[in-house]
Amino acid sequence: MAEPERRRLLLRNFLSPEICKELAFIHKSCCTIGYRPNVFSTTLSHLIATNSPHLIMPFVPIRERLKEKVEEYFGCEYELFVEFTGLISWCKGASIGWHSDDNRDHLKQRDFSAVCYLNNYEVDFLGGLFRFQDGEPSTIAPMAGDVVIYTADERNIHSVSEISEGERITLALWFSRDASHDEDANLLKSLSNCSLSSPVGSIASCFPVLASTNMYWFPPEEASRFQTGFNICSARLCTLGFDVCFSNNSDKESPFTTRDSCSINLKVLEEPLYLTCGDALLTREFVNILHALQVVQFYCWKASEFETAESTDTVSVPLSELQRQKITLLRAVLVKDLKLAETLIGRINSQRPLEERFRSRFSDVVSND
Ligand SMILES: O=C(O)CCC(=O)C(=O)O
Ligand SMILES: [Fe+2]
Repeated sequence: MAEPERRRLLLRNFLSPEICKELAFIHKSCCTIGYRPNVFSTTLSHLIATNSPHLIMPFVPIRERLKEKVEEYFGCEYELFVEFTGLISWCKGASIGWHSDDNRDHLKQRDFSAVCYLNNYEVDFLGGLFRFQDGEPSTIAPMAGDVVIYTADERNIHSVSEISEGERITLALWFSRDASHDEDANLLKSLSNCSLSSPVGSIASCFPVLASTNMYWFPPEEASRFQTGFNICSARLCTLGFDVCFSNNSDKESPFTTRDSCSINLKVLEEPLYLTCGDALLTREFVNILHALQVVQFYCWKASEFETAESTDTVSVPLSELQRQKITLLRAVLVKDLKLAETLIGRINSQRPLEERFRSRFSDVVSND
């Protein structure tokens, strides 16, 4: 008897909890506006473009393992190429109706799909169930480490139900048998440009560089006016209990004097800054807001390890009244709607900022690295 046709497979615990957390850290440090409403994304080309190519490393073995698994399970007699790799987070209000992944002319090269779940249904988010229109498994409740692989054609019509709370994070990959759609060729090209643009070994070559301001503004339709919504980097810092304070404007006018100048002056996010936390200014300077966000997110990722480390001298100073005023003004410009930010990217179960102990330990860690 002929074997039943293979069209999909759910792989439980394909990724370790550690790698899931690492990928979630990368996404929360680097993401920009995504391709659908209430979705944020981090592509590999974006990591290169923002001078963070080292963050591609964790993806390399996963892509290889998954490609081999797909080739083996679907009995491919040809080599597959990775067509796209990206971290995607689906926030409150995001969903996708019934579709197949090759359902547009420009997507016909997609032969197989893989969706890796990086956090947990009912713990990190509510809603966001994956469903196949027919056959088994019919419903998948995402759990960190699980991966679903399926053919990208109409044999796998699927949907994702609306996320009602929290941030659902995935790593999505598509595979093609068409070598002209090999993502690696483009990535290598951008990588070689990137390594040529800053002198090897220079300190500047280590720090992230922001993409265009518009890519960090939510909702994207507000990105030309910046009158409602939030800057993603500032909002992520705010929801963790941090504000920003710029280094070089202490004796100048605030960069945000009129509403109309906001779009131009958001360039200030590319300048050196300090983090503030409650009444304290942490004395470690960051080269730009992306650098600050990456360090804070790194700390959140590794917090449990730092918890046991010996505390060192305190490294924060009290805020002056002028700094306090500037921080309030900056927050009003960069995060116009903190409630919206907390709903979309804040933590489910606990909307409170980080605790005092966490904050002071964080300041020890960032000032001694
Ligand atoms: O995140 C998921 O579970 C699936 C996403 C999806 O169907 C897509 O991006 O095409
Ligand atoms: Fe899909």
